Amino acid sequence: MSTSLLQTKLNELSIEEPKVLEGSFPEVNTVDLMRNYITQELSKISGVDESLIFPALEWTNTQDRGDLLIPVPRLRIKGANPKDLAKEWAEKFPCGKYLSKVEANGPFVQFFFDPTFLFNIVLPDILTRKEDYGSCKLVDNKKIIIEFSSPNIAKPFHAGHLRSTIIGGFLSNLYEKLGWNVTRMNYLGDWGKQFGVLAVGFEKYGSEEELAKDPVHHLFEVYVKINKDIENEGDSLPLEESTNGKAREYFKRMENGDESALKIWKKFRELSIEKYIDTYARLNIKYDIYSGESQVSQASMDKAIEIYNEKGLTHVDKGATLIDLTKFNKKLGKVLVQKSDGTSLYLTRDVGAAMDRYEQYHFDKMIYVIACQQDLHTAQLFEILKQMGFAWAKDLQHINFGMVQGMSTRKGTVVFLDNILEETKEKMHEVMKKNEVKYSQIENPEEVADLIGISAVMIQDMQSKRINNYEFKWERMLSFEGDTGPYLQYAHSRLRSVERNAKSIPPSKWTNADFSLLKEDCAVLLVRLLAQYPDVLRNAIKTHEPATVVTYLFKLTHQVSSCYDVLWVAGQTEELAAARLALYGSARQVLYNGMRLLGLTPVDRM
Ligand SMILES: NC(=[NH2+])NCCC[C@H](N)C(=O)O
Repeated sequence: MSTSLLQTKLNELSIEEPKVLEGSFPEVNTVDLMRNYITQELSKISGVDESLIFPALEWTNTQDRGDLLIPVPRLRIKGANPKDLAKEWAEKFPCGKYLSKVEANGPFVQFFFDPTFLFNIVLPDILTRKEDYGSCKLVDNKKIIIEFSSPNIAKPFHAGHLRSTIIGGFLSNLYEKLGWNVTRMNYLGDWGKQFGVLAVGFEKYGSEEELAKDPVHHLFEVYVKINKDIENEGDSLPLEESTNGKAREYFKRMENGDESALKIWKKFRELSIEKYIDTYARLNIKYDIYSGESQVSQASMDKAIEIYNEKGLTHVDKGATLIDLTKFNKKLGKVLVQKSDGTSLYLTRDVGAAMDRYEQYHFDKMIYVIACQQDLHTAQLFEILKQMGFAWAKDLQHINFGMVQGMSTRKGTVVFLDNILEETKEKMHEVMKKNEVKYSQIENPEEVADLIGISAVMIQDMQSKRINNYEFKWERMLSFEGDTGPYLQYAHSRLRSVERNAKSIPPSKWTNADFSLLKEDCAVLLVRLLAQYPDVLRNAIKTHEPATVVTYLFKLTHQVSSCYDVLWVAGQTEELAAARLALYGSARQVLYNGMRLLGLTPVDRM
């Protein structure tokens, strides 16, 4: 709702709008509107400054404690007993049309939003803004780079890459929704000695045809075979004749920019990217940039060495160049920044890459979504950039996550995201077939199985705090009951079916329904949850936890399901049916928005 729309709506209801406080977005967030109202009125009663009250308003853990509360001690009023103050203020507080109840509970004052107000403001807001509900322009003209997934060409796509993909995809959507200009970046592992190995392997085992058909798998096959050869050779051959020696030679030519050596590598890279694009699309992810270790400019890496020397950061030990980071932080240790043969390293390339990116994008913030196994690497990288004197080093953030145990497919190895997604789809399809009646009604079972399977994998991943490890459990994950991805999909498709069954009352009639007909407790609890959604996103961008959104969606779907027994649509008067449809339709929209934000494709039937 634009400001004017909100004002019109408030005028219609003869309600005065409270002053808009800094950091609040009442036109797109009803909870903010409430914060402004409560702050203004509480300031009048208590004499406490608005700037202290506004940030002290907290969410409640459970709805029986109201929608917002204020712990009186947070206002630091000298000499007064918080419990007495809470009681006094609660008694005096003017509820107006905004609130239904203000209660003291020990040192807390608990505020309950007025249901009529919520029905009249929140439902039309959701129904008119639709997919936009929840979004907010928190920042103006700010750029963020989010680097995520970043698999290695010719090597397996492991669980760490999967988690990075899922979490990074979510964070990108979230930042975008909250007004940031987001650049999604994939930093491929596409450089290093192993590409010499791969090139030599391709001469021996490669097939152009296979490469064109399925580059990701074929390169992996070649890589496995040639590595077997290396293992079998051991030290039996003189270096020049050995596979290892040839590979090293090859990679040296690549590093020196030899066109003929680079040609085949380029092809590996390009074909792999083509394939990645399709696979990521299944997860609703589209990258703005496929960068990679190979793309780091030599100029930046040279420049980095120059700065190290200038700042006296390095020392040389047995021909290798090191930085002793313990001077700045004991835990960071000493790191190698240049090998004796002068070839670049993973860390050096990361330093150069960050410099290149700043140069090119002038980002306001950059996030790296990488497994916690690389906590040390990332901390070293950030410290080095800071010591080099880059002011933007403070704008870098590592979003990490724990491990996944037991993720393997039927064939054993996970080669690429495709394998995981294919296997999930097959398993989901089997689960669906067990319910013959329902299964026969689905027009496109394969597609539905794919989407629900993907939801299963993604929700399992985003359900608890990022840092927790979890075990990949097929049965649990694919279940339609309990808090799973399929359950969310089921909840969405059921809401769709409520809409389908009431075709005679189209959405155009919902917005202007008579909301005074919504009286039941379950309806009130539901609209209170719907009002929270914009705040949930704002909280999530602070925690960078997808679980913040997932937990909310489960609360929401549970509340919807407890409405079904009470709030019938079929067989009701048109007025009542329209009001209830507005409520269900709004819940459906918010569920849809939340699922999309997480990266899922909500299904209409299943
Ligand atoms: N800027 C970075 N280092 N990003 C993470 C890259 C992950 C790396 N390709 C790996 O698979 O381990």
